[in-house]
Amino acid sequence: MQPTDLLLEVQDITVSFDGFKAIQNLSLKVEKGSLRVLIGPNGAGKSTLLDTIIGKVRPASGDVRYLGQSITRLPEYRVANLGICRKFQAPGVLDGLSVRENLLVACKRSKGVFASFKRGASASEAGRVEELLSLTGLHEKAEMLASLLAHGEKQWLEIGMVVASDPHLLLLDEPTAGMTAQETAKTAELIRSLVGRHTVLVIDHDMAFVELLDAPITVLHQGQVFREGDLQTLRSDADVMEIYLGRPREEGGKPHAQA
Ligand SMILES: Nc1ncnc2c1ncn2[C@@H]1O[C@H](COP(=O)(O)OP(=O)(O)OP(=O)(O)O)[C@@H](O)[C@H]1O
Repeated sequence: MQPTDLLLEVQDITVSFDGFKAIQNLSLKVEKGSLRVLIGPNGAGKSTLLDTIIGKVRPASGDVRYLGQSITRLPEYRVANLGICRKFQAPGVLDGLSVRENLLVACKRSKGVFASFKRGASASEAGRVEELLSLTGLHEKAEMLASLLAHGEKQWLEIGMVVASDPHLLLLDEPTAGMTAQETAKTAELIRSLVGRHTVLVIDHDMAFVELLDAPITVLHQGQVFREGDLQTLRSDADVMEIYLGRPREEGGKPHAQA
């Protein structure tokens, strides 16, 4: 990877909570316009890593660099202003507004406080809302109240709202939690369509979803990078099977089951 291709570089960070090291000497490089998946057992440090990237948690040591600049000591709002955006598990849509209105609010918010006070949509905002409706596959539900959307649709709307701010780096924490298999497949498609224009880092436990994302995977364990590779390679790695699925190896080192 050329240094100019690098968007995010986590350099040797350690994060402690009252002496407990949730992350230990962790390093990670993420290329511009790429998709990366983070997996690992409960408590591996995945959420803490995202918290550290967005400036919510300060590492005891190490550095988080974005486009070559250290962002480790920046407050959360300054990190967000650089185009690093995190979507949490719970959807944050405004239930009393339609899908279209939610997307419009998100477009206005991204332009700052003054744009938010202007009623109605400018031509460019209306165009952007149309693009986001297409991206999220919610065109047919554009006038529906967000409260009436199915769980998966709400998640897509929220992804659309996050994308409205045109983030460079999008951090998604378990975007398919609670989704049906069909919704999960559509979410994978949506996320894949973001790659290139955006860089996306996804945490998820659902291996069917991870498979559909078809992207390089970083496995975290006990606050450290345990392995990096594609799903096929990781599935045939007995140590990954053991830590990730909590399954002991069979005699001869073969895992009991595939993820
Ligand atoms: N604010 C905190 N105070 C104390 N310990 C914390 C705090 N946040 C996280 N931890 C601990 O740090 C470790 C890593 O937690 P983290 O939530 O990052 O793991 P995770 O990989 O995201 O797990 P999960 O998949 O269950 O969400 C865990 O042992 C957790 O209990």
